[in-house]
Amino acid sequence: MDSDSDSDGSHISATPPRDPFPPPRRPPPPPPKPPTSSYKSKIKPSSHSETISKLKKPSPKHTKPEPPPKSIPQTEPPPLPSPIGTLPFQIRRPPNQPHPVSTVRSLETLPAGFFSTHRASFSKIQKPSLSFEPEITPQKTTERKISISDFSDSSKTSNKKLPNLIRADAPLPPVNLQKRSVEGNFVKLNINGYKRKFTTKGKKTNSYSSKSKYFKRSKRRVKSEVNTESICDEEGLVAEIKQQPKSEKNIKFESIKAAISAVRKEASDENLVRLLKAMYGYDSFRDGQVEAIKMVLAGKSTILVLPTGAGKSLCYQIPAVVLPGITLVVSPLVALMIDQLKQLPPVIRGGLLSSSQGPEEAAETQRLIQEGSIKVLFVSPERFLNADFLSIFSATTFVSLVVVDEAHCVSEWSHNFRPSYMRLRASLLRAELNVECILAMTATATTTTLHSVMSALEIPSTNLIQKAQLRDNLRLSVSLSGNRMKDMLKLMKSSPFSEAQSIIVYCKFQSETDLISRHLCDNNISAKSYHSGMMARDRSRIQELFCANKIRVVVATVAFGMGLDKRDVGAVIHYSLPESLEEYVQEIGRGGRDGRLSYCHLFLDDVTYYKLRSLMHSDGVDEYAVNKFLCQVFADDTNSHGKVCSLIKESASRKFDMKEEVMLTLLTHLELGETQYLHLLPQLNVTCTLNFHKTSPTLLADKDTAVAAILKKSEIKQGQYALDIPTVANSIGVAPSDLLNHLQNLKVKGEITYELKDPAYCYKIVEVPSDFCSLSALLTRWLLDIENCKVWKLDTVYSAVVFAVDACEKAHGCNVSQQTSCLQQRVLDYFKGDNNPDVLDKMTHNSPFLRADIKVFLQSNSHIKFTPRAVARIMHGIGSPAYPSSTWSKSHFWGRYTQIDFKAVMNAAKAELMSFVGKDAPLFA
Ligand SMILES: Nc1ncnc2c1ncn2[C@@H]1O[C@H](COP(=O)(O)OP(=O)(O)OP(=O)(O)O)[C@@H](O)[C@H]1O
Repeated sequence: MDSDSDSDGSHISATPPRDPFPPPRRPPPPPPKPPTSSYKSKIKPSSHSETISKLKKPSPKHTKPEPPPKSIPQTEPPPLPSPIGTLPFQIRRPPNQPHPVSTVRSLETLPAGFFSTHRASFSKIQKPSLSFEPEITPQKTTERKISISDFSDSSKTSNKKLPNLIRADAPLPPVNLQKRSVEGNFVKLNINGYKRKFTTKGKKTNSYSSKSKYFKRSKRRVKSEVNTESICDEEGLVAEIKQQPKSEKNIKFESIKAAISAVRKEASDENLVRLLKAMYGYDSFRDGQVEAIKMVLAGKSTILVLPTGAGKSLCYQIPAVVLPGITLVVSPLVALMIDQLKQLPPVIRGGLLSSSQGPEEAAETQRLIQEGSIKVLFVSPERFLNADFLSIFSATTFVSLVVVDEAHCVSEWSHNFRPSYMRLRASLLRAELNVECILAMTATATTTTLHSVMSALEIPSTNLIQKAQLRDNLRLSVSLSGNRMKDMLKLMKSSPFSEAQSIIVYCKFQSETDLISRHLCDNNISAKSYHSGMMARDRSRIQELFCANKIRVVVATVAFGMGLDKRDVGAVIHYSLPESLEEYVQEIGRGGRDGRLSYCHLFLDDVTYYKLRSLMHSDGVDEYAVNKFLCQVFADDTNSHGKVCSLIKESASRKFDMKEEVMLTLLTHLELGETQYLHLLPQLNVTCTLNFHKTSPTLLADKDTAVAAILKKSEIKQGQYALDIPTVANSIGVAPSDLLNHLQNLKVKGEITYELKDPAYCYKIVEVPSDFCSLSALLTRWLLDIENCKVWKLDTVYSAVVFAVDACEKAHGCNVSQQTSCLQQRVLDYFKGDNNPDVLDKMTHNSPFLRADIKVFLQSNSHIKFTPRAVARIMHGIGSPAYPSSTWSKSHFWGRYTQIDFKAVMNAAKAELMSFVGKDAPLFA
């Protein structure tokens, strides 16, 4: 999985919201409720030997479908989160470092609303528009000159070399040891050398010779990296200490080994500090680290909640060298895995397996695992679908520890839920890997999220190690802005931002990143954009240039930064409002990782809030659609147990008007919920077009069962055989992946050529639901809870920011540079789950024009069928698979009602559709 979760702004309407009425109060937070699902035992796909024999014995099956009844959706808010106590995270001010004081010099002037002491009310910035035409012109705002001297003094201190503020009693380690070798461990060569390394087919690659080849290459590339040698031991540890005499290297390796055996004998504080010093050169542990390491070494599953940059990685790296087996680290993004692999200390050999690798790369890594050369293995959660992967582990190649990095992704109540993370259940990990100890790590989890992660991973509440989720060296500030581009330029040209060595600017939409970076370049600030729409190669190039201080500013979407450990990021600017406080904390957490002050400024504007508010509804589904989806998943068939089926992503997504990610969420729930209805298989391209070359098809079919089945089950289109892989696989009782392997063999023999298309979710049916209606009601309610939770998270971050620009000044007399403590308190309260203040609801719930506009819209599109949700999405300017923005953004009504609550628009649309088509007529396609 190489997915990034930034969104492309192209589908968002430029139409400004209209008709903002004074914001009413909203009922307390939503309500996220912990999931009730539990993981059930799995069916393992057939082994390879079984497959070979099955390919010779066809056993076709055919059954008829039966459509289930339909029902009406119901909604109910999830319950409130319950609090868990947290320990404060101490960041000490170094001696001689002055407190930031408010006035030293006045440098720049800024427009009104920017650090203003007379802040305009939010709604005043946005003029209500009653026009039916989209307004694309930028909003106007009055400019007022004000001083931003508040920041200037502290900036002076920020450029000085300071001790590590994360823990003042832990001084910065010696530079040569602390600076991680980018090319440091063996597996790095897998990343950089994959292509060349695996071209020699069939030749068994020796890890050490590969390594020397790699170093030859890297020597050419990086001149400074000379004299690189390595020492390896029988346990898979490797010492590569660059630019040091051999004797020193031996001494270091020996001292690490001695420290490891001391910890194995007794995991005392003293022995652990000795190992820390030997491996990393650090003198002491930071808050929370030693507790976590001790818990893991004692075999206790643990959840570790430390702020960004607090040093969570070390908490699995040290156990990894002490424990006998492999440490498996599950990460949500390939880019993150690569970064983490690069950051492993030279003594640890790492490896990586992800769905974005080719089969040869994966096979080579698997071989290295089996020969015991890999100590820490990074995997994507999708790996757990792969029977080949699970079969690597045995009595000799065993897993000692599973680390779930970014563990909040396990919970649907987090800001970054990944359906594939649902697979990470303690019961599954135990069943498949025979592993007892799990370490879950996150920097951004609310109490509700923590509860659901702990329940999925079966971590007792006594094993929670939690420190406050914000570092004190981040200076937080926010301002309203009517012209963010102009205000940001002014900000960057004034102290302390003008002095920051490296800056990250976060935007919401890909299109914005290019626009802003160009604007900065035009103004002599070296900047590059970064988003998930770019080629992976370009992205890593930009990250490298940024880390090497060759680019000063990276203008990025959320895709940049997770795991980024550049120590001297002096400022993080939010050009757009983040979607949640978790996202905000994660992004500002890229700043000040060297412990120095880092300045984090957020620009608040109306338009972004409304766009994001609309986007929060882009994953929503209706019960009737879920019902239709279930009918297709179970092939309308009551007698299909054991049948392998597929769902072509693109066509199904359009048919049910559901995003692919939402379909995967539903399928995963059907596998891991209270009843196991299906077993997910790896995703495949399922439509195959095939040509025979050497032997005639009928002659080949006499010898080959698979070919016989292909002839039976395929259609001939333009001289080619067109077939559905799962259909043919079912007819001969093999797994689709085994049939594909067989086709590949025939291709190698020159018998056939074929092409595959249509990426699909594949699954084996375990049990057909007896009551489709109640199951679709349950699933819809669950998805609706998730949708509500997202809306609540956005409203919460919005409320916190509005509080900082407005209320905190009035209540506490804060000026801009003093916003830090107020904002920090809001964030900490949010994570702790207590004192959550009322969340502002800025949305309007009605408009005198809404029904009339919907009526005109329906009349002018009377040839097309709509659902209330589809109409509401168009009125909110959100594209969906069945109503894409490429078509619908041309509509006069696209994004006209972003200020009216989505549900209110849906209700109005429902009422209009009822009167438009008549009560008895069907509303939906
Ligand atoms: N005890 C320590 N003393 C000094 N530096 C440390 C210590 N532990 C970790 N570090 C350093 O802190 C930096 C951040 O560590 P790491 O990347 O593990 O943070 P993290 O908690 O995983 O952050 P994020 O959640 O943002 O990825 C690294 O450069 C690491 O070497």
